[in-house]
Parts: sequence; C-alpha cells; structure tokens
Amino acid sequence: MPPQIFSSAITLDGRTDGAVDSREKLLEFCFDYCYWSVDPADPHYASQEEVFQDLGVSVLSGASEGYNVCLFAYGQTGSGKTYTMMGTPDSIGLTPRICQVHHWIQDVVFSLCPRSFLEIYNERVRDLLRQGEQKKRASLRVREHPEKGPYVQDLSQHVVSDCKQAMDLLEEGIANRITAATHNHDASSRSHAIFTIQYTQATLENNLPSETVSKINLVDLAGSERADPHYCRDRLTEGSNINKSLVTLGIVISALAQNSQMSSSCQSINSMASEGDGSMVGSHSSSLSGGGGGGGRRHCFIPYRDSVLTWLLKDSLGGNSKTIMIATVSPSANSYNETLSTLRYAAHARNIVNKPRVNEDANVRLIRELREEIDRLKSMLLSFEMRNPSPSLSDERDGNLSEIVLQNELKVTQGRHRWLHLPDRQCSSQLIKPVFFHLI
Ligand SMILES: Nc1ncnc2c1ncn2[C@@H]1O[C@H](COP(=O)(O)OP(=O)(O)OP(=O)(O)O)[C@@H](O)[C@H]1O
Repeated sequence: MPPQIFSSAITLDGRTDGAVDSREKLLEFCFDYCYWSVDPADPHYASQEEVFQDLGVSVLSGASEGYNVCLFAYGQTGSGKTYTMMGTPDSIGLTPRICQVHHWIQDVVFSLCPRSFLEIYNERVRDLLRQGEQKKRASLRVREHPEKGPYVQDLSQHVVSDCKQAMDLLEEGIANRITAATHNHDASSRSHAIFTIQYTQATLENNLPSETVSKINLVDLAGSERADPHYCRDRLTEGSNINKSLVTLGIVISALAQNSQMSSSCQSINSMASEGDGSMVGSHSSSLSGGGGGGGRRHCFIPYRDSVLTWLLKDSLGGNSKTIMIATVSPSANSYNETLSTLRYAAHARNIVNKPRVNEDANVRLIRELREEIDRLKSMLLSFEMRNPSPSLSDERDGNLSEIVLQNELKVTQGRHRWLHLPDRQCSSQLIKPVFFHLI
C-alpha cells in the first residue's frame, strides 16, 4: 500500500462534558487512511465498499503475491470494530468481502483455501467452527513450531468451494462467539476473534512450477473498557482478561516500534558513516558493534508469550507479515480519553517495520532453480559446440556438461515426485482439482 500520510488533529474544543477543562490542545497523528462513517448523508461518508477497496484489496493482493497478511481492528468498546471487520447483513464488512478470495486470482493451477475461526476468551482458545456442542466449549492448546511459528493444536480447518459456503462458515463462527451487554454496547464482543485463510496457489510460469502459501489473519479484538464494580463476576473476569491482553498487545507494539526505530537509526548512522571520511567510519562502527547495535542500547525483549493473543499474532505483529491496523474511534466527546489512547496505540504500531517475505514451497523453488540451471547448461553446451565443431576438442567438456544436465534432470524428477506426494497434498487430494478462475 503506498503510504499516503495525512496529519490529523483532535482538539478539546467543542466538548460538552462539564467535567472537562477548557484548554485547547492540538495533537497530531500520522495515518495512511482516514474514514468518517457516522452519517451516510455526509459528503465524506465512507462506505464499507470504500474501506474494502483501500484495505481489503491490499490484503488480497499481498496474499496473492505470497505474503502473509494480517488486518486487525483495535478500539474502544462500541466504536465499530465488529462493524468494520464483519459488518451487518445489510452492510457486509471486510472479512466476508475478503472471503471471496477465489474471485480475485487468475491463472492458478489450483488453490486450497482452508479457513479456521477461533476466539480467545479469558485467555483460552476456542474453536468457533467445531461441530458438536461439547467440542465447541473445549479449550485448545497453543504450540510453537520452530519454523512456522505459533499455532493452535487441533483447530478445525474447513475448505469451501464457493462464496455461499464461505459466508455460511463465517456466520456460524460469528454466532458461536461470546457477546454480552455492557454499559456502552448491548452486544459487546467479549473475546478476540481470529479468522484465518490459508491460501495456497500453484501456477506454471514458463512451464516451471511455482507454489506460494500465504496466511491471511483477520482479527476483531474485544473492546477496551474501564472496570465497573457493578458488573457481575463473569463480566469483571472477562473485562480484566480483555484489558490484560490489550495491555500486553500495547507493550509488544511499543517494544517492537522501539526496536524498529533503533534498527533504522542504526542503519542511517551506518550509511552516514560510510558516506563520511575514514576516521568517522571507524569510530561509529566500533561504537555500534560494541554495544550490540543502537549505539550501545540493546534491543528490547518482546513479551509475546505474556498473552495468548500476542503469542498467536507473533508473526503478524513483528515478523513475516504485512500488517494493517484499523483504529476505530467514537465521535463522542465523552470518549476523548479512549480515543486518545487508541490513536497513541496506532501511532506506535505504525513505527513497526516488519520483514515480510514470499512464502514459496522449498521443493518447488529447488525444482525451478534446477530447471533454470539445466537451461543455462544446455545453452552453454550449444554455444561450445558451435565454437568448437571438431568432435575431439569438445568431447571431454561436452561429456562433463551433459553429465551435470542429466544429474539435474534426475533431481528435478525426484523433486517433482516429492512435491506431488507431500502428505498434505495426499490427504486433501479430493480437494485439489484444476480450477479456472475468472474475475467477476
Ligand atoms: N460506521 C457505522 N455505521 C453504522 N453502524 C455502526 C458503525 N459502526 C458501528 N456501528 C454500530 O454500532 C454498534 C457497535 O458497533 P460494533 O459492534 O462494531 O462495536 P465494537 O467496537 O466491535 O464493540 P465491542 O468491542 O464492544 O465488541 C453496532 O450496532 C454497529 O452495527
């Protein structure tokens, strides 16, 4: 997404709340997009479609390029997170629109899009799509794979073949989510919900296989709110767990932002130093390397595991993912403090620099590289033969090159065999069928 930076300002001016002081303050925040969706009659009113065109389309294009993408909504309770992420039957939100991912991809040999939907309620993970009442209530374990990162053990994965099935699945999950009435909102989400689409696409580029696997995480967080002693015990426990995980999220975001800023200042000092004279280079680089980076300051420890939410979003927040944060705020002057805190949160998040990479299947990459090598060797053979028509001169070299070509072709055959017989391909073989996608 090309960054379009506007500057926003919120003021104390115009507040009607009597408890508020009358000082006028101007606070500035940077953001990429800003939407006003209070009054549909307003000329600046932003519809769900407009939000999708800006954010949803970049999620889909990131995933189709092979990147992991995460989109999460953060904000005060009742400020419109669920409305933005899920929407209403009359005005569908980002998740159902993104669910129609099939329609956006062309020229794909096959694609697998298993989806899962979980909620984190009181620091426990529940599967929102598990059949059977008892299974729905069971909490699942979070584990960490050394390469793939944190995942939920035994989370059900569902493959759908059309938009209708995708929508049914989403609606089933939303209906299973825990909501309760609070002072600000009569159907407040009491859990964080993560809808994941695992998107695999295989294509043939110049007759060479290419396969990327990307993950789209769509996250609707529970809203932050102040504890009220008049709530019942369940509401208080939920509230304290929600706040605890949001505080951890805040700490993780701040620490990541601090580390990213430290890395970028290190880089600019290094580049300034390398542009300067020799003595400067020596003094700067020694102080940086001696201190472990950041001019003697160490990178902060990131407490991902302090909450289930941050643990599961580890990659999305500070790793291999393109991540978009939507900060929802209320237009009410009474919400001034929450609005300010949400904007500060978002401002910190904006400083994080992730390192997304294209998630290409290692076998397929090897096959492609070997094929490229074979083509290169074949053209070398050809040009060598043309330059040395005498058979006696070219025989030995010819033989060596031909041998390498043969060996590589054998590796390609073995690699293709391994790729086609990977366990996930076998167990879901009924799902792998050639599909020809068209844009609607
Ligand atoms: N832009 C909007 N246009 C129309 N209605 C909206 C808009 N934003 C929110 N609403 C409505 O306001 C109410 C609260 O919104 P929503 O449920 O999205 O809040 P939330 O931030 O998810 O709250 P919580 O954290 O308590 O779950 C809902 O009835 C929703 O439909």
